[in-house]
Amino acid sequence: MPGTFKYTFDTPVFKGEVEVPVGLYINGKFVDGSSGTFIDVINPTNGKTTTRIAEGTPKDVNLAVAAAHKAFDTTWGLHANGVERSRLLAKLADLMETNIDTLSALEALDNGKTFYWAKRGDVSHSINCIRYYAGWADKILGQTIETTEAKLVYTRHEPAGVVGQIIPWNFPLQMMAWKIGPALATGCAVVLKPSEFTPLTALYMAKLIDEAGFPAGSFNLVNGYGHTVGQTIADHPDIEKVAFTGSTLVGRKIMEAAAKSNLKNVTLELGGKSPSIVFDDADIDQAIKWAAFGIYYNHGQCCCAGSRIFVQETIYDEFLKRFTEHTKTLKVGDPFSPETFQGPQINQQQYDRIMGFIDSGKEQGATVHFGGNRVGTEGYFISPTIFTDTKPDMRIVQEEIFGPVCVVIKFKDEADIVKQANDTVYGLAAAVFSQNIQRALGTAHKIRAGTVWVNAANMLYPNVPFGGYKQSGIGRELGEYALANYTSVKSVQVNLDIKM
Ligand SMILES: NC(=O)c1ccc[n+]([C@@H]2O[C@H](COP(=O)([O-])OP(=O)(O)OC[C@H]3O[C@@H](n4cnc5c(N)ncnc54)[C@H](O)[C@@H]3O)[C@@H](O)[C@H]2O)c1
Repeated sequence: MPGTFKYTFDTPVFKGEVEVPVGLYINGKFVDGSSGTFIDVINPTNGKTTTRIAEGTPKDVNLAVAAAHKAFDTTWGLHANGVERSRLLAKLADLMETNIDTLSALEALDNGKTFYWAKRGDVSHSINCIRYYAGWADKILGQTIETTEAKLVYTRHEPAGVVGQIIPWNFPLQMMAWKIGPALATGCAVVLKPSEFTPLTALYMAKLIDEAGFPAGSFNLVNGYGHTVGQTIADHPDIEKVAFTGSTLVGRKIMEAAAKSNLKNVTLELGGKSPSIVFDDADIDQAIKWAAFGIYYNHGQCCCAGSRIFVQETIYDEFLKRFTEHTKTLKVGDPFSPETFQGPQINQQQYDRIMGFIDSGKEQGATVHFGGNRVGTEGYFISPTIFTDTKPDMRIVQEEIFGPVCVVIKFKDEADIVKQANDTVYGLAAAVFSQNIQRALGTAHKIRAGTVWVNAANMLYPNVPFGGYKQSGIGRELGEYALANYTSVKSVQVNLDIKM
């Protein structure tokens, strides 16, 4: 029997003991990994090992896929009706709500995000997401279609089958909820791989899924590294669909593996380089706060981070001055301190990557207007950072940094900003700030991105679709749109009186 990880939180915002299983969850049981090897889970505030979890291998993926198929063919899939799936998901949402502080504390410990935002953002949103898809489970409807001949034709939206789901470390619980919510609502059986950097909330969720009473094999979790467990999922001949959130680089590998194996269906949620656009008629106080939230929320580790801030030239100097003053007030530090806005970056690799981008900005001639330095002496803390004097082809303007680093750039008018904003291979999100509705919406419609916020940033809702244009991804998650990722449409044609 695999062990558990026990941790006592004694923080200003949460006190209590938490116990998390550290094995794999296959066929309704927590089990050891077949290799007997482990992965260290590192605390990003100090670089020390928090605990270690069982490392899954391709063999464990095969076991999980077999268990998922068995469930799909006997107790889940077409064998569990929508009312039952809805009841189980609603129960899971209730269990998550009962454990909201525990999940928030684990998320903060594992990822370094603040307890405050973990609870208000990640965990609350995840509960709402699971509850939202509980509502859909008994409303998966087909159509009846009239034809030219006397037939009864109808469609059935059947569960896609066994699905593989691979998720990143920046929003560990939310990404899990976005994936398993629609998959379990439609009756798919799941094999999920959390990020090797942040497995703790997914493991705790496996415990809650077990407690909710989902049939054995309907949900399976295999911890592990991307190039082993992740790649085996993408390559697997018996997985019907793979849903991936992560970097564009790995997204390409997933698609290639899907094409080379069994042509499995693919959904990709990838990177971004989203613009925040501030027109001269914006409510400037609000635009400053939202644009800062757009880039610095979750330490800049958001796929939709507003990392390119474009300001109309007539208000550029005033905006920059006040945006910088606001940036200085954002406290970087302990995720469990109530005053903290920004915790550490996830790991040494990301820390080095971000500092590398800051160096490249300097080398290519941009000005570090604020920040650009490490905060403290241990862990992976980086100051919120503002670059000015950039050129369109600089790496810090074109590439996803995935840290608290923005570029503030001037624009002239509507035509200029549409051109500059769309000058990117990505197209995940954008924010437009203006009090002139024609100007705001006119611009919003011309931006090539899956989400455009008007006078806001980084707001997501379970019933609103999310996903990318261009190299930011394929398909949509959340909302009714996500159901299409997990259903196969079958048309049934009944001959009423056509004679051969
Ligand atoms: N569009 C979105 O909705 C969204 C949301 C969150 C994060 N992201 C993106 O995710 C990235 C950051 O996350 P990350 O560093 O964890 O990304 P990553 O691509 O390195 O890893 C994501 C997941 O894929 C796995 N993986 C790695 N190599 C693999 C392979 N060869 N085959 C299969 N799986 C593999 C990892 O283990 C992890 O679980 C950023 O680029 C960010 O923009 C996108």
